[in-house]
Amino acid sequence: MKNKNLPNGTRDEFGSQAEIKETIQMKLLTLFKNRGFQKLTTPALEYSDVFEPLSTDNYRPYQFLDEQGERLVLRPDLTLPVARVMSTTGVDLPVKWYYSGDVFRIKKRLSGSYNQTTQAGIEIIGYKGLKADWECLQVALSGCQQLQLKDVTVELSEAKFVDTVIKQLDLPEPTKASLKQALFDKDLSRYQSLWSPLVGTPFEKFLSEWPWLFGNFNQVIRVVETLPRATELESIIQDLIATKTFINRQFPNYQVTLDLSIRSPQSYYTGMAFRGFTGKSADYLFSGGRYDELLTNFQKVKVSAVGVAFDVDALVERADWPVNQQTTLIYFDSEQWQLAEKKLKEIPNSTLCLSQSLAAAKQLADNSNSVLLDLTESR
Ligand SMILES: N[C@@H](Cc1c[nH]c[nH+]1)C(=O)O
Repeated sequence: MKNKNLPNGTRDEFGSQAEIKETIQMKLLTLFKNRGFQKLTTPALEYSDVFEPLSTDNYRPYQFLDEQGERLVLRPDLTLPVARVMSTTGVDLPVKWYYSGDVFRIKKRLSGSYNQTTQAGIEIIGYKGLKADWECLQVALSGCQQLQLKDVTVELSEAKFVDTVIKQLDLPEPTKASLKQALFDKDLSRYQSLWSPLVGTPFEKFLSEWPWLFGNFNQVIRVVETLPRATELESIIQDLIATKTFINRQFPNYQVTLDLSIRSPQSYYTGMAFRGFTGKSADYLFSGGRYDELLTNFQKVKVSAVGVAFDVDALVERADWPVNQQTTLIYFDSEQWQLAEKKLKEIPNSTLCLSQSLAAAKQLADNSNSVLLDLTESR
């Protein structure tokens, strides 16, 4: 074999890390199942059309051609396949799905992040109201609680907010588009020059602070409240405030922040979006949001939907669990297999020692810091 290296951004997983990952995944899947969600599995390979609504700003998909020359991709997202399933299978609505699997995203070289990562998530399809968004938050934060994560911050955002504000501004359409771009890119000098014609209007205070409109929830809302009243904006603010109150009531130990100056975490979100962080790390633990238009890409009827997915690898990194518990090695003669089997059941964290001699078993026990139980001794 010529090339024993792994492709860029991939890795092997083994030992305690792999075990922690399995435990975390199992805990999450049990949580989803116990709340009445149904399992959905989709293939890792899909036609690239399925992912058309996905913006490729941050990552690109792996692409192939099938034998008919159709473009295939390794799925870069697990929500879009759910939308495809909904449009092709005629499943009755409403429905609550759960899933876990790997997503493949070619990230920028030297970004230090992996291109194959594991997600576990839920999608709630067919409910319009805030209750479905809150169920996603409840599940996400219960998951964090079960994994004993402390210091969790939920960052709320709203996909419609930026367009709702920009729509109200008395600026030419091309300037509005450039203003939005400059805001997202945090290109401050360009941003300032683009909104300068509105100095002296009721929008001045808000526009002067918009690029910094993230962080403390109440402070951000106070700035938003300086904007001229508009019904659409009112309902966005009311929903955000109600959601913050919900999280504070259900999870008093977790923080809630608000970011109204970012690009929506996914191009297909149409409403509230939420991400969970812990400590100072910039990697999120979970990410989700409402996507009421996505299914119209696959079918004519509009269907309301909201979901959230954990980044299982990020959870593994944060998990502060004891590893390397001491194991017991059970050494036995092959005729003693039944007795060995009995001991294996009785002794927690034990494993059969398959060495052919006691000397080899002793060495293995020394090397692996295990206790040796020698069943041949009593014969
Ligand atoms: N698929 C989204 C997360 C999500 C699940 N449901 C809704 N959003 C992501 O990978 O960021």
